[in-house]
Amino acid sequence: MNFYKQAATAIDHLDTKQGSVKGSIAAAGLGSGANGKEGKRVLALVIESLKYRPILQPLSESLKLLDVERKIFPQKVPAGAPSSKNLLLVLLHDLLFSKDAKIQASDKWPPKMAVMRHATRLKAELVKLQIKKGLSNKESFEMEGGNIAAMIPRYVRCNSNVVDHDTLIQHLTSGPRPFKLVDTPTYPPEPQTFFRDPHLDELLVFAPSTKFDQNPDYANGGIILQDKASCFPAKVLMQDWDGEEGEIIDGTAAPGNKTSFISALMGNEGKVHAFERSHQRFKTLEKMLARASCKNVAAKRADFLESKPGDFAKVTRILLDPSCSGSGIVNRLDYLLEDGELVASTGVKNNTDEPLQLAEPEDDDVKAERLDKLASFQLQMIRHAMKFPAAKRIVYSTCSVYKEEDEEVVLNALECPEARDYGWKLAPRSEVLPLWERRGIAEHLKGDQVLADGVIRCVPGEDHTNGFFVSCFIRGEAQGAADQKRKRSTDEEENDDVLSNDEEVGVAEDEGDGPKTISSRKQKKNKRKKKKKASSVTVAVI
Ligand SMILES: C[S@@+](CC[C@H](N)C(=O)[O-])C[C@H]1O[C@@H](n2cnc3c(N)ncnc32)[C@H](O)[C@@H]1O
Repeated sequence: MNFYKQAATAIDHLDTKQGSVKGSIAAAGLGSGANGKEGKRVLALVIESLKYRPILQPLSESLKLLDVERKIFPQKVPAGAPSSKNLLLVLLHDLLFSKDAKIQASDKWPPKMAVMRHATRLKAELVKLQIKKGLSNKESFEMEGGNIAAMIPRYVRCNSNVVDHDTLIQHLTSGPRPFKLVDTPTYPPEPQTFFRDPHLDELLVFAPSTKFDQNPDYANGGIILQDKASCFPAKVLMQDWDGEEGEIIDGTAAPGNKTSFISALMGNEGKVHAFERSHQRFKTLEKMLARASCKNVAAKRADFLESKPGDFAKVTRILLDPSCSGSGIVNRLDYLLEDGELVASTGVKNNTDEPLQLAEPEDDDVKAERLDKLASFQLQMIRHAMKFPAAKRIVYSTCSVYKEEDEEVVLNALECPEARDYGWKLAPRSEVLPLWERRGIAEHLKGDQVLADGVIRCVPGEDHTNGFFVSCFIRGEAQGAADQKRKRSTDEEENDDVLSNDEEVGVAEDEGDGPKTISSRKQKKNKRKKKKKASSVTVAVI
């Protein structure tokens, strides 16, 4: 199968929601997958064609190309062949939007001949459309049609493990194609300009289509392409870090963008324990950490829920950015590329370990069930983190905009027994990027405006980022295990209802120094009851 047929087959695969982008590349007959040379080439064509599909498809329809050339692009294609619609799409992309404005195939290949018969008209129609829309160049079509994704700036995080901020700016503003550093933020930034992010010192903000794949600082890990919102959790976690306090856990680390930011915020010193459960994603994590020159990260392929809190007595801060629905991610097309190694032309990380599919409406019941499962897993992660004996700060984040995974998880976490036993509460706004205007939604937090102010939301299309949510749990003093046990047994005497609630939620057994599990607490309660019964019997006998 040739290159165009492979790309069209991959798009068919994505259109019919048959699986992940990697699966789509495999379906296109590329044995080496998306990481091989051919795979990368096909993947790039798939993404670029999808970006311009809102222009290319109507253009082709206005010229009735599928109809006029139906012999070459039949409605019904033989089994295993790509659909005519998507074959035409990728060919039109290369003719009208590729660098060389050429279809890279033999002039005698019938599909190319068919498209070339209409090339002059197609180009003329595109110019007309460009003028009508007042666009300065045809690449601006990418921004058309309320394409929120294409309006999100390209955020460059300066990785201080490799290069310092001033040196990076000096590199960027010199060389053969220098960028111009401007003082005033404008959204989206003008091409070939950039400005300092108004909220995060480590970030520089560029025009959305800026490419860094040829940039030497990108190649050596000095530049990390990371959506602004995705930088918030590490920043909140590491607020007022003095280097002496203790160690850090990143409970859900791959692909490692937040881990490497934490590492840099620690000056590449101290220790970060990075957990990643998935075998495949762990490999990506290792590569990303090496590329970002993280020397203070101990990565483990392990399930955070199975970690024993008592084994991490020095850990004072924990980041949890668990799997979520990814409903906040709008630049789905760039996101197709974001898979560890393939980050060159992307601005946002892959923030879900779900197989990647093009967004399509989901049945309400299916969605509710999926969110329910995700939310209980997310809560379980927070409850586990709350048991770490020296922990005093837990940051919980998602790239979801659904209340079920955001405020409601926070509320449930605040009401869980671990929060009560260990004295966890929500950090106030002053500790959670106070200058970020958009906060949580009080309505989802039982109307509590103070709680809502303590968390952060990002809304795609309005905040120049993907959709995101960040919260931070704190406790004043890390209490000793003995204190906690004493407190717990007092509470147990007082509150039977909480135990039955715990049963419903279900917490994993833990054999560490943290609080005893619900089942062992229940056993204790039963023992106490038996003891009481026994003593009353004894009294009666006497
Ligand atoms: C949303 S992604 C994390 C993204 C990462 N924080 C970053 O910024 O690059 C969630 C990750 O957590 C991992 N994960 C989910 N449950 C886990 C668990 N119980 N223990 C460890 N890793 C887990 C998933 O495999 C996935 O790689």
